[in-house]
This record gives sequence, structure tokens and C-alpha cells, in this order.
Amino acid sequence: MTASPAPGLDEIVASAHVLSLPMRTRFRGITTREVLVFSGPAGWGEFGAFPEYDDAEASAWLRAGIEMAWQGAPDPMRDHVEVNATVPAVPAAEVPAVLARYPGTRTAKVKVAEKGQTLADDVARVEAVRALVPTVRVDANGGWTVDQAETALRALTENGDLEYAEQPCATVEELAEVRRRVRGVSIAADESIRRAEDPLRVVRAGAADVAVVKVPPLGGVRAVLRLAEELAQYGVPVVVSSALDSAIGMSAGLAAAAALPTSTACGLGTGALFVTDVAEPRALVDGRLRVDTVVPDADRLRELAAPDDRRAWWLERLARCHPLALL
Ligand SMILES: O=C(O)CCC(=O)C1=CC=C[C@@H](O)[C@@H]1C(=O)O
Ligand SMILES: [Mg+2]
Repeated sequence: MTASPAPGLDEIVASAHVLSLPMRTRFRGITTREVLVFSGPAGWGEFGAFPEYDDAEASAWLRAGIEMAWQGAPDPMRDHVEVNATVPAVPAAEVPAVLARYPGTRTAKVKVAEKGQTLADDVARVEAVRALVPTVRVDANGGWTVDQAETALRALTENGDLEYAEQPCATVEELAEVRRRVRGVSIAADESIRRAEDPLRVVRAGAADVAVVKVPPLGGVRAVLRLAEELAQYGVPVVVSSALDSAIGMSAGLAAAAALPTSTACGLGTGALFVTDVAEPRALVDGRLRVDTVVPDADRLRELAAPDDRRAWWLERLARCHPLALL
């Protein structure tokens, strides 16, 4: 598809909807996900940078949304992608109900190191997942010190393997140290890639075995594909994951996963965390999602409309980020 010229702010605002999506369970500290969606000549795009992000960081998310709406997705190599179940930091007893929303998935990513919880909570949750799903990853969102990570990863691998531990600690140096100390567990970088000035630094520092890549913070599908090529030169595979996107934003993650030379279980099943989405939820069949784009449902756009003050907040943010996104 030929790219259309970059849109003016007024063109984006003309079709913009600010939505407030209720979530089934608290995830990364929120129970409502706000996003701004808009349409262009190639389809729908999403601007959903988390509210606490500053404009410089948020503008990459807008660039990704504009890419999908004005340029569309690159050619896919496959029409379905495998996803992992995403298990929030719930009590172990709730694990079966969470996993029931991910029929056929053979990999689960389990949140650990949640503030206010203990290592015993993490171990119990991971064991409950292991009883039902063969391959388990954990994500600590940088919540451990190096010593805590070492203790936790040993405890979490006492009764079974972990495919990898995602962002066990906050800094690149800490990740490298954990990787040295805990030889049996692969280390994946997430925040050290999506929130870094230089996403390759973590790999050059020998601090990651796997790279978790998300389309919105990296500025688009094509940017993710370019980064994946560079990472491949270091022998580091990527796992495409969502940024807690609505069904519209998820189209971009699916497009990236579909355009990569190889694809392992992606973190793109987070639509299951929403009570309602902007379109009919994509069906998860045998642990796989179909690669497609969606058009939002008019009734849902009305029902999910954010309150006026939040709409105003997002439109002001859009206006500030627009010139930065087009740089
Ligand atoms: O990777 C997945 O299974 C789902 C996506 C996911 O976990 C995340 C999405 C958005 C924000 C993040 O806090 C979180 C992550 O840290 O990977
Ligand atoms: Mg993560």
C-alpha cells in the first residue's frame, strides 16, 4: 500500500474517540484502560500511551497509531499467531478462572513481584499455572533487586523450568548481574527496551537472552521489524507483546508478529483482560489469534466513551504530541 501523507492534527481529531475500557482484574495498577482511537485512509489507529508518560515518550505511541491508520500493515508471512495467556498478580486460587479465558494456550506469562505481595504468593501462583500450562514465563516489571531476583528465580524453578524471566530488575546492569548469577534462567528485557533511549544497549551489555517488543512504545510495526533485524544480529529473538491495547491497537501487534520471519507465543492475548472492548473480541482458537484489522462498533464507541474531562485531557495531549510524532 502507498503511504498517504502524514495527517494534520485536525484530520486525526475529526475521527477521534476517547475510550475508557473497564478491566476484569487490576493489571499494572489500573482497572480502567484509556485510549484514543482514530481512523485514516488505511484503517483505524490507536494512541494509548499510559497517562504518566511524558509527551516525548508518548509521541512514539502516536506515531504507531498514525502508521496503522495512514499507511496500514506490512505484508504478513502468516495469518494466525500463537499467544501466551497473561496471568495478572491474582491469588493462586483464581488462576484456573484466568486461564479459562485463554483456550488452547500452551504458554503463560505470570506477573510476579507485585507490590504488597510476597515471594510465597508468586510461587503459589506460578505452581498453579504450571499445573495447567506446559510453558511458563514470569514478568517482574523490574520489581526485584539483584539479590531478590536470585532468591526468587531459584524458588520459582524448584519444581519446574521457566522459559524466561522478563525484566527481573530495573536496570541493564542489574539484569546483566542476574543473568550471570542465575545461569539456568533466561532473561528477557522489556522496559529496558521500550523505555530506553537506545533499545540495543541491553543486548550489547550482554544483559538479555530475549527481547520483548511492543509496537506502540517503539513507534510502529516497521520500527519493530527493523529492531528485530538488528537484534537477530546479536542472536536475540523477539517476543511481540501488547501494550494493553484495545482491539484496534492489537491489530498493530498482530501485524508485527505476522510479518516477522519467525514468531513464538506472543503477549497479544490481553484483550481477555477487558470486560468490554471496542469491537467484538477476537476469538482465541487453539491458543492462536487470527491476524486482522478491526473496525470499532458504533454502539461500543458510545458506551465506552470516556468522561468529558478525560476526553479533553487526551485531545490536549494529542495536540502536544502530534508535532513530536511527525519528527
Ligand atoms: O506480555 C503479555 O503477556 C501481556 C502484556 C503485558 O504484560 C504488559 C502490557 C502492558 C504493560 C506492561 O506492564 C505489561 C508488561 O510489562 O509486559
Ligand atoms: Mg513486561
